[in-house]
Amino acid sequence: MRTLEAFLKASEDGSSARRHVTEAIGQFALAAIKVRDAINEGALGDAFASTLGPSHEAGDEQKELDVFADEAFLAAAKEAGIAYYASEELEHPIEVDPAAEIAIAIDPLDGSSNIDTNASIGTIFSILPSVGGERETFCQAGSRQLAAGFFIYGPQLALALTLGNGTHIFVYSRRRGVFIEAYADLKVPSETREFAINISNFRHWGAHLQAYVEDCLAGATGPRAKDFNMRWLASLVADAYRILIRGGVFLYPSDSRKGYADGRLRLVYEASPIAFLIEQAGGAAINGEVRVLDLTPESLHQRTAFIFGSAGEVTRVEGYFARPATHSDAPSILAPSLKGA
Ligand SMILES: O=P(O)(O)OC[C@H]1O[C@](O)(COP(=O)(O)O)[C@@H](O)[C@@H]1O
Ligand SMILES: [Mg+2]
Ligand SMILES: [Mg+2]
Repeated sequence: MRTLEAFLKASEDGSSARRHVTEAIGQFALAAIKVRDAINEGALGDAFASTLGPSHEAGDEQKELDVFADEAFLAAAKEAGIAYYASEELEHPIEVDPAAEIAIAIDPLDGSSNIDTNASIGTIFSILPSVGGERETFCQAGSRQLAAGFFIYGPQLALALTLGNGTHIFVYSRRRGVFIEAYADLKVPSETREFAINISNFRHWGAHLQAYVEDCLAGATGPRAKDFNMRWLASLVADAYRILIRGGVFLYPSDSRKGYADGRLRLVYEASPIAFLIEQAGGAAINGEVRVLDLTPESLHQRTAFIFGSAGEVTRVEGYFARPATHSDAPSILAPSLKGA
């Protein structure tokens, strides 16, 4: 079985941009081992789950582990020769070497609300070509990414990776001290009976999404004519990993809560890299109407509604968004008062 190192070596194409990309991924793998070691200490180690306050004006509450992971991946990125480093934890990108060919956008610690619950969390990264200034570089559509991936710190430390030629999963072997390819060119099944959504927000959603979820909940006797299972890990990397392995659909929609007009997830360093991985595995990723990889960001920390997973199911969700806003024909389970509204 191939090691990550052998995989990266085999994917060299003679260009210096690709060499910098593979160098960055190699360095990130070392940083991920450090972050995993810190996570493994849990409550025995430093107070990693303690809250520090918002990271910056556009930022969410920051935990100590967010900062630790950010510092570890910034140091790794600097080793690799990059132009800019943009992070969820920093208001503005850091300029490292503007003459370099690649730039990194990163969510150093995804799923922060799970740190002290001993559930899976991760690091999501996007590698873009540097095309001039910081703004031009990070405001490129996701389809311009050179590579994307995420590490998941779960029962296994694993890396889901694409260089634009399929999606591969590498699992870290403690015994051998290296990442080893566990799934080569994996494919997300196009059909599914599993959806992932934070259903506690049902009352805040638009009618299209309520109709979709109600139809799933109606099961075998409803319009979908099959029973569905539901999962919500509140950790994008963990939900994405499950979907890569066995299919499913993930939905973090826009809703009517204050600050959720464009959903919760960030386009540049959460949705775009996950969309790249999912598409490279034969799945689909949209914001409701448009392919996520076609969205051109207007700012680094911009949010987007995000729906991804099994291609057939994503197309079906898209159909609900495209039709006139009526509620499901199925007997209403969650919002009887909305029936016939
Ligand atoms: O708590 P909610 O609203 O269900 O949101 C969960 C989502 O928020 C996130 O935790 C956001 O990521 P961060 O932890 O990096 O802020 C995702 O991992 C997850 O899918
Ligand atoms: Mg995140
Ligand atoms: Mg984060």
